[in-house]
Amino acid sequence: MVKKHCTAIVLAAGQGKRMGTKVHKQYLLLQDKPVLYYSLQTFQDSALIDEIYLVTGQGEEAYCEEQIVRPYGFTKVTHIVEGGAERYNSVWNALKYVEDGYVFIHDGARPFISEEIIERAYESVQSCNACVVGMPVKDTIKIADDHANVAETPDRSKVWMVQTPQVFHVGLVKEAYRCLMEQEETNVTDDAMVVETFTGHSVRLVQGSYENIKITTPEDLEIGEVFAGKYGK
Ligand SMILES: Nc1ccn([C@@H]2O[C@H](COP(=O)(O)OP(=O)(O)OP(=O)(O)O)[C@@H](O)[C@H]2O)c(=O)n1
Ligand SMILES: C[C@](O)(CO)[C@H](O)COP(=O)(O)O
Repeated sequence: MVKKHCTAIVLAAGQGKRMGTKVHKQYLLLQDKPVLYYSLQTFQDSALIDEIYLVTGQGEEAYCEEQIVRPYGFTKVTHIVEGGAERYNSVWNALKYVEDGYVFIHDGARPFISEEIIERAYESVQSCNACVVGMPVKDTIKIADDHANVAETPDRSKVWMVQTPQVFHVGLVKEAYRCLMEQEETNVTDDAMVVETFTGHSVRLVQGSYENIKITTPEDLEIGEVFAGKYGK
């Protein structure tokens, strides 16, 4: 099968409110390298990825170019795009420029993706056009009512924690995002939800890894410091 063009959109325009540090969490250091460095390096090294769109906070484009993209030699970063108020705004600000092939939408706050994850997602998207990386939950899950009483205990074997990259045929995900951008309000929290909601297209789950954590709250930095020794170069 002929290889299709693959674009990675790496999102780094968040405020890191739950982390609460002055420096946005994507620029904090793990083993002396910025959180954002790790996923960019993996996409840079992957033979499947042709180009990278990096989405940064307003006014952070030059910082990213000068402190991250150039010094680490991320030659696949072809566009640095300004993000928006919410994650989905940031996605759209880059996605609208992507023309064809497959797009890997990834949180820059998830440093520990691997080539194997990229390969599994690429393998899957070729047959289903929409897939998300995730892992089965390890804990028992409870659905709560409005008073923090247990309303339901779902069958754990069917519950996954969803990660990124979330990988789509460009035409499909752009159609979904165009519909989303016409809405006045939305509660979407990931790209799969946009595709599910606005196209009805099914989304396949692909095995990620338990190391593919999102750096969200301060204790994640301690875990990240340990994993960082195994990733990056
Ligand atoms: N407007 C936004 C919001 C988030 N993101 C990115 O999307 C990913 C989602 O992770 P999350 O933990 O939600 O990041 P933040 O929005 O920065 O965190 P918080 O919700 O705690 O403020 C991150 O890589 C973040 O930089 C983005 O590009 N643009
Ligand atoms: C896309 C995501 O990382 C999948 O787990 C997650 O939904 C992002 O959500 P957040 O609210 O921005 O943390």
